[in-house]
Amino acid sequence: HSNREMWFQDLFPPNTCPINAKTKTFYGIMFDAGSTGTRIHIYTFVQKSPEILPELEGEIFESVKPGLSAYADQPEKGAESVKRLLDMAIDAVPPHLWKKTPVVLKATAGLRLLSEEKAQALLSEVKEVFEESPFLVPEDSVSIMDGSYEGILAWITVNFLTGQLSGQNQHTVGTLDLGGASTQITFLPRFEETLKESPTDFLTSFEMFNSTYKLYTHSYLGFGLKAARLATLGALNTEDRQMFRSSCLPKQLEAEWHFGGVKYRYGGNKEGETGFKPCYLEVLKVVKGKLHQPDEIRGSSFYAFSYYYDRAADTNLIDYEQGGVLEVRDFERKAKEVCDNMERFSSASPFLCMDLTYITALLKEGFGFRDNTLLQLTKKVNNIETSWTLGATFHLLQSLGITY
Ligand SMILES: O=c1ccn([C@@H]2O[C@H](COP(=O)(O)OP(=O)(O)O)[C@@H](O)[C@H]2O)c(=O)[nH]1
Ligand SMILES: [Ca+2]
Repeated sequence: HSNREMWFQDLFPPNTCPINAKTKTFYGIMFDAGSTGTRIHIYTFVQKSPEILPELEGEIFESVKPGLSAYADQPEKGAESVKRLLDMAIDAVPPHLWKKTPVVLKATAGLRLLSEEKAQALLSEVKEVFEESPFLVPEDSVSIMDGSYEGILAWITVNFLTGQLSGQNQHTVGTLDLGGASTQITFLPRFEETLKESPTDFLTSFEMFNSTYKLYTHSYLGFGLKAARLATLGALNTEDRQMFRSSCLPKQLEAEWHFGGVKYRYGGNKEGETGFKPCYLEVLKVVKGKLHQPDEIRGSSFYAFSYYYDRAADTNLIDYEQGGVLEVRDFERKAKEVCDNMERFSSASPFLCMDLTYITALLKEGFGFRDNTLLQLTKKVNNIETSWTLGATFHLLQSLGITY
């Protein structure tokens, strides 16, 4: 429907268009360069009159794998993957609006983990692709995003989409994002204690829609699901390229895995133990005592997405399309079921047991959630992806003076 207004404009001269003569449509393009994939979000906004805030009308979303960091040694190829996605925007945005439509790419943990030099090479190749496009390229349009923004912007997205940032009764919800290489937790503290007891760099003030929010947020680099696999295997931060074995993997398994441009060999405990118990002990070493545990979250409910959603959907804990509400203990129950019956789940990913066990340990021992803490698993609200990219687009439009 991006062409709807155009269609009228062709039939009627600008000021005589019968429906919403002053309706203005505009676009914002935000790239999410994640550790496991690159995604484009093309947002459409409609301003019905100059006095009121524009409305978010829709989103076009597409993604490619692998992520930019997999092209650490071939930055031009990485930029090509971005270009293919950007070509979609050429089709989606009407030509007369190209010059007014900003395009921005923000990279997350995958690029944070690369050397400065390799990351910069990728970013500058992408910048070139943007410069060659017909879109508006703001200053600083291609960058690595600060981890605290990643959490804040996702929190803005979820609370905007659920209607918590407008009107009087704002009951904001906390958000949990589990990426490939990092994980974020963000919420609006209600207790003075939380403000007092949190490390200062976990608290950030953020202005949006004429309100200031003082949020608790932190991004744990290396605690994303795939980074946690490597940590569990003992393969993180080592030059060693031996075979890494784990009780969380099927006994007979021996395989290879590429992550962040590095090849790893891994396998099961051929002779030793496998199953939930030994696996949980292995995974515990990765999370125990490594994360800050704010008291006030223990009983409150959170929105959870990304790999929390994917693994819950993979194991039928939730419906893949609808999402659903779970308790923390549901992940533990499913982890036991999968880890103690690995043969039965062998057609799924060999990492399913390890992933579910890690999610369980991260929630319970990492963040300190209770067994009965409620998690609202959500991929989309009103057909818009629950991703930090929408919050980032609001922020972008605000800074460009386009709106908000
Ligand atoms: O628009 C998006 C972007 C990512 N993801 C999920 O995020 C996880 C991957 O994380 P990512 O590659 O972004 O890693 P990060 O850089 O955040 O660590 C996977 O579960 C994806 O399904 C998603 O559901 N929607
Ligand atoms: Ca992400």
